[in-house]
Amino acid sequence: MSDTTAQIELTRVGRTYTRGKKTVEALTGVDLTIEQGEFITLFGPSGCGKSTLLRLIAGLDTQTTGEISIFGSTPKEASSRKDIAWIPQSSALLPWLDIESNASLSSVVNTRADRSGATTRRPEASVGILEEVGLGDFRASRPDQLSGGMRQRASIARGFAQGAPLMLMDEPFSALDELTRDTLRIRLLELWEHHRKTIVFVTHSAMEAVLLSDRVVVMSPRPGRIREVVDIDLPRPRTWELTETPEFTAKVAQVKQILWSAWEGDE
Ligand SMILES: Nc1ncnc2c1ncn2[C@@H]1O[C@H](COP(=O)(O)OP(=O)(O)OP(=O)(O)O)[C@@H](O)[C@H]1O
Repeated sequence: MSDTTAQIELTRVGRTYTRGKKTVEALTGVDLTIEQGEFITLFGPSGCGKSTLLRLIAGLDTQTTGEISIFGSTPKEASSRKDIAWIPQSSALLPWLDIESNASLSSVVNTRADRSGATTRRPEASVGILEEVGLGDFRASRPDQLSGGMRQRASIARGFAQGAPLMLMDEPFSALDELTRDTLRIRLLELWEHHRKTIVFVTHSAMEAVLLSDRVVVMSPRPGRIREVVDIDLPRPRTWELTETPEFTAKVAQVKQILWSAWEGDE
């Protein structure tokens, strides 16, 4: 039965890739509902279908079986309405534009879409969001004048500035050093607390999944599927101090344990 309060609803979703005579069942039987304003993480080992699932939700690929509803529409319709912001692994900023122009790019794109008659989202003030991510003094800098962490902060600011209610993040911190990663995790939490977007986030890190999420979707490979969805009932707002508590350590251990038991079951 359909959940009328859910923003995103996946029902028996599967994706099989075929190349010549070879088929890969990248995902099978995925049932998942995601509520408005939720922070949900897809966690699992390489090849379990995390990116495939995120691309299906984004409308960048199409499932071979099952249904996906995003605000009552197909992912492609939601995407063309600018309801979805995509934050990639590397910052993907335009090198010839300064940081402020990069962050406000979506308003330019949305204005063009308006002229073609499409209904679009109202972008948020990019200057304020750049301040929030600590880049207020670097608005006039070009991407090559910033560090990797600063570029990724600008990329996240651009995602929030789009005004899309759903943000999809595919391992956005994986190319950064550990110290920068830790700082950005907390920055992202602060932004999310303030703007309350629905976020679907992909990670290989159990610690990152537990720190950020309301729920962690633990996945396993061959074929890619959901093993278990774990509620992270730790208090918010979350700060770095939380990671030093026994409750946090226990949640990380619980999430890892589900992953290991899934692997043992596969062998
Ligand atoms: N375009 C494609 N053609 C064929 N097979 C694919 C394609 N994309 C993904 N796959 C296969 O589907 C499975 C799931 O891949 P996917 O990239 O979704 O996993 P992942 O969990 O995101 O992995 P990683 O953490 O390494 O990024 C893998 O076996 C992969 O080889």
